Amino acid sequence: MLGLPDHIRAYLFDLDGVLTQTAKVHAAAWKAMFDDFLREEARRTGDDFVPFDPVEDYDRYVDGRPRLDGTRTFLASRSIKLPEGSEADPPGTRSVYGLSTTKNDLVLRLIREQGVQPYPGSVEYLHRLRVLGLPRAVVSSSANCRDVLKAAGIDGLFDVVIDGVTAKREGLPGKPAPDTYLAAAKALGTAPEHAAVFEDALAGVASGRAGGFGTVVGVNRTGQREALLKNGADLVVDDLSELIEGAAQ
Ligand SMILES: O=P(O)(O)OC[C@H]1O[C@@H](O)[C@H](O)[C@@H](O)[C@@H]1O
Repeated sequence: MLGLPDHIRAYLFDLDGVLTQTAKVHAAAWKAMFDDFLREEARRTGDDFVPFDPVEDYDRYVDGRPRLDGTRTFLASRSIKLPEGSEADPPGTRSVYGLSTTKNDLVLRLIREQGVQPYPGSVEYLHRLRVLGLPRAVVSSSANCRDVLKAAGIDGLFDVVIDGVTAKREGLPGKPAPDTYLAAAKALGTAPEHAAVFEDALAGVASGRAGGFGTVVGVNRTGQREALLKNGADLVVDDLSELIEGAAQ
């Protein structure tokens, strides 16, 4: 249905970069936070300052993963060990929680200042699914998911939302593990092989593949078609409008 094989009966969407233009907001916030931190580390250790690459580092270590995992995975890529700290750590604390809180404060500020724009092709696709009575879920690692859906004006379009808050409450491992997508399929009463996953992140398509989903649609917003296919996408589109055009033929 709608550009996908007939056995697909449920539609599971990542949020940032698939439905809303917020992947770039996250990438900018990660870069600002890590560059401050890395500059300070270089001063402390006398090593060279090597900035966070908002494309390479973001795609490989951060994109799609829950916030704390993103911080941990990037630090590990630079062989930097920090204390975990705790939720009470104020922004600026030299700990995994402290850096993550700094990054979240930046994201929230950028979202407040710039608002949230949905991708028109995604909104159109969602409306068509709704008209056809096909079940839809959002599956996001973000703890800010519900606020972002609301700010984008698309919060009423889903039967189920599994986000960073749900995952924490229910102890679900984050992407690239398949658990959050599996929870969404279950909540919609659909077997994974009859559900499609829509993802722009490498960790996200990997979770679609790991969960045995019927189709994993890679959404290529940043020129990473090959990497999406390699990590788990069955097909790749630049925008969801391509699936609507395909369906109309
Ligand atoms: O920090 P949040 O809003 O809980 O989001 C966690 C992650 O959510 C993902 O959707 C984004 O791709 C990541 O960049 C982001 O870090």
